Amino acid sequence: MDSVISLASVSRRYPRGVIALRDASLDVPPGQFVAVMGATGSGKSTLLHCAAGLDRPSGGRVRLAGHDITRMKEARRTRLRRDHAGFVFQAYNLLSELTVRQNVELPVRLGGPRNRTVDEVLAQVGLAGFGKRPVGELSGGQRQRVAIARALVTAPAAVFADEPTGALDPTTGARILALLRAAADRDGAAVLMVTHDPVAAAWADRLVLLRDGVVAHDGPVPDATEIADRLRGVTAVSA
Ligand SMILES: Nc1ncnc2c1ncn2[C@@H]1O[C@H](COP(=O)(O)OP(=O)(O)OP(=O)(O)O)[C@@H](O)[C@H]1O
Repeated sequence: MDSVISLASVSRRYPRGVIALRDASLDVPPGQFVAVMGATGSGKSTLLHCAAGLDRPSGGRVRLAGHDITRMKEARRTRLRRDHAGFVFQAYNLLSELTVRQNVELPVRLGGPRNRTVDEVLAQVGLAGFGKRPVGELSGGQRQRVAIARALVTAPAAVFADEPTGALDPTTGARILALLRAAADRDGAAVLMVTHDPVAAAWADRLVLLRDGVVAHDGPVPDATEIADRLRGVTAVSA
């Protein structure tokens, strides 16, 4: 089956000569959960932003859900993201004065496809009955589950997560990772997650390690201890 997320020789240069990503290639098929790790500044967020169409590469080609978004105009890219991508970021990006239901419905109100009902996705993340609660009253873990429900309401082909468990305790974090795992296994989404945490990465199928903007490793996920060892390897070389 065709990849949902596809980067071919992607590079990203910032002004003043910083090369955040060099010749990075990555193809993620439906139902695969990929963890991206690497030292601070190694290019993880840049890779995720380029893959999701939030940033434009300086070179190479990016496809999302079968569409070449490399040079697509911003308005079309926005529509494509809305229709095919879900986002779960560390800072939740929820509107705290709105209710849980209003937050989850947001992508649909902005014109995204109503592929699943709000009740269905709230039940999936364990928040059935929370619809009327203002998001501002919820705990961090509950907010992140609202963010996941919002990401899944359009049944996106791709889910992008940037440090989704960074602000959570291990037990709450595990619950979030199980939901991302289910998005791949149950819903068939391609999931791309940036994390610093080897325990979080161990939930994925595949591990990509970045070193100075280069893909230094791409393979099946070993256990958390071996991930930590490999990470020390790439971090030590770049330090
Ligand atoms: N808007 C920007 N302008 C200039 N340089 C940038 C910009 N964004 C990122 N960079 C640089 O690009 C490199 C990669 O940054 P990126 O945020 O992708 O790394 P990261 O691995 O996600 O880091 P972290 O783990 O700290 O979030 C860094 O050297 C960073 O300073």
